[in-house]
Amino acid sequence: MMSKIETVNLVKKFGEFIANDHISMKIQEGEITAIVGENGAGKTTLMNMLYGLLEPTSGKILIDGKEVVLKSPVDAIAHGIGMVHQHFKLVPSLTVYENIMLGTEITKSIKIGDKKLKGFFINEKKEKEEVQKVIDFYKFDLDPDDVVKNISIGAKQRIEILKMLYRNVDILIFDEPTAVLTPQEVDELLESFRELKKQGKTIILITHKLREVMEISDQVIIIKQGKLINTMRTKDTNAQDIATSMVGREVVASINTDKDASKNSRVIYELKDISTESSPGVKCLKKINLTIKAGEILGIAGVEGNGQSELVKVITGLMESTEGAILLNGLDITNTWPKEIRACGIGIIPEDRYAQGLCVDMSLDDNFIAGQYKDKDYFNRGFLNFKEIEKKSSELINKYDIRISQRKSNVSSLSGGNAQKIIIAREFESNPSLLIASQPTRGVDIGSIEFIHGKILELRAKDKGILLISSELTEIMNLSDRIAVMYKGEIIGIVNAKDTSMSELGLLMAGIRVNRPEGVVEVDG
Ligand SMILES: Nc1ncnc2c1ncn2[C@@H]1O[C@H](COP(=O)(O)OP(=O)(O)OP(=O)(O)O)[C@@H](O)[C@H]1O
Repeated sequence: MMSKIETVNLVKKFGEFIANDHISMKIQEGEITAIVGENGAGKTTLMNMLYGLLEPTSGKILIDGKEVVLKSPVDAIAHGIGMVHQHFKLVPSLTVYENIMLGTEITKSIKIGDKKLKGFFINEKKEKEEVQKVIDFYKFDLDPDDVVKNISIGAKQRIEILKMLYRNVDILIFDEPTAVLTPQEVDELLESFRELKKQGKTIILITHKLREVMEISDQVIIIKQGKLINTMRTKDTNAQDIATSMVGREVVASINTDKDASKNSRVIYELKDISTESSPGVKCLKKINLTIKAGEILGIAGVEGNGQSELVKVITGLMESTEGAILLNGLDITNTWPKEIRACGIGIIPEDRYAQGLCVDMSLDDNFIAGQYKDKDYFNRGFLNFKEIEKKSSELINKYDIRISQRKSNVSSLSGGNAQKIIIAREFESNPSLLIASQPTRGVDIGSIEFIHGKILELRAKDKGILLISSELTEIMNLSDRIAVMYKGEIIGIVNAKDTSMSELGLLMAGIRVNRPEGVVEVDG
C-alpha cells in the first residue's frame, strides 16, 4: 500500500552533530502515528523537516509516493502538511475567526461614487461564516467572536488546529500537544483526533505520554539518538515495552513509600492568609494557609487556572500579595525580591521554563550559574572564574544526562526536555532548604522523570521541604506526603496522601468538598 507520507534516509546535521540519522519511515493515510523517544532524540527536528522549517541535509520526503521539496511552511501547507506547535502563534487581541483567517483574508469591494475599490476591506461576515462552517464540520467547541486573550489554552490549541484545517491540510503534525492541557482538555483533544481520523486525516503525534500513545495511536515509531530504532503496530505492544525500548532499560516509577504527614513537626515554611489580586478588586488568591515541614513534600493539585500560577508568582517574588504573610523558618519574607528569596535558600523550578527559568540566547554555562554567579567558586575579586564555571557545567551535563549537540551551544539549540534539565540541575545543585517545583517534569522523557522524582525524594530524605505544583495527578499522588487542592483561588482541602484516592482528589478539584472523618481534611472553608 502506498504511504501518505514517507521519508527515505532522511538526515539532518547541525555542524558535525547528526540530529537525524538516515530516518526511513512510512505513515499510512487516515492513521495516527505516535513518535516517541528520549529528550534530544531528534523528534522535533524530524517534524520540522516535514513542515519545511528545516532543510534536510540529505534524503527524501515523499507525499502520496511523489518526492517533495519543502522549503518553508507555506510549501508544506501547499502539499497538505500542517503543524500545531506547543507554543501557540496567535494574536491575543484578535478574535478566533480573525486569527484563523490571518494571511488568507476574504475581502469585499466597495463603491465610492462610481469607482469600485477592490481588496481593501475585509468581508467580516463572510469570514465568520466560513470559520463557523469549519467549526461545525469538525465539531469543535469554539465561538468565532471570542477574543483570543480571554480563552482557555485548550481553545487556543483548537484555533491552531482549525487554522490548518481551513487551509485544507490532510496531514496534521502535533508536537507534544497535551503537555500544556488539563486532563479534561486532553480527553477533548483525543476526541478531536478521533473525529479528524474519521474524516480521513493523517495525524503524526510527538508525545512523552505513553497512556495517550496506547489510547489513540495505530502505529508507534521510536527514535533514539537520531536513529529510527523501532516501528510497531500499537495493538501489538504495551507501554512498558515501549518505555524499555526507548530508554534501553526498564523504567520504574519513583514513589514516596513512606508518605507520612506527621513524621516531622518542624515547620519550615508557612503561608498565612495570603491573598492577591489579578487586577484591582479582582481576587485570584483568597486567604491561602499552608505549612511545609522539614522532610515533607506538599503537593498542590487543581485544574490549571485555579490560582496555582499566581500562588507560585507570589511565593517566588514575581507578584505582590495584598494581604497575609510568608514565613521561612519564622523569618518574614513576604513580598521580598526574587534575588533575596533565592538568597534565603529557596530553589525555584518555574512553570514556564523559557519565560522565567532560562535565558535562551545565552550559553549553557551562563544558565547554569544564573542567580549564583557571585558564589565564591565562580566569582573572585570582581572577576568570573570561567575555568571553574566550565568545569561545573561539564560536570552537570554528565550528572543530569543533558543531551546537547555542541558543548558551547546556547540554550535555544537545546531540545525542550534538555532545556528543562538545565533548570533542574541548577536548582538541585544549589542544595535548597526549600524547593518550589512547578510542573518540574513538563516535556521531560520518562527516564528523566524517574531521575527528577528520585532527586525530589533525595531532598526530602535530607529533611528539606518541597512544594510540588503539578497538573499531573499521578506525580502528585506518587510523591506527596500531603496534598492541598486549589479551587477558584482557594485551598478547598488538604488531605494526607496515603489516605486519599484519585476520585477524592477529582471531586475536590471540581470544587466538591468531601465529608470525611474529622482531622483528615484539614481545611474546610
Ligand atoms: N538549531 C540547532 N542547532 C544545533 N543543535 C540543534 C538545533 N536544533 C536541535 N538541535 C539538537 O538536535 C538534537 C535533537 O533535538 P530535538 O529538538 O529534535 O529533540 P526531541 O527529540 O524533540 O527532544 P524533546 O523530547 O526534548 O523535545 C538535540 O541534541 C538538540 O540539541
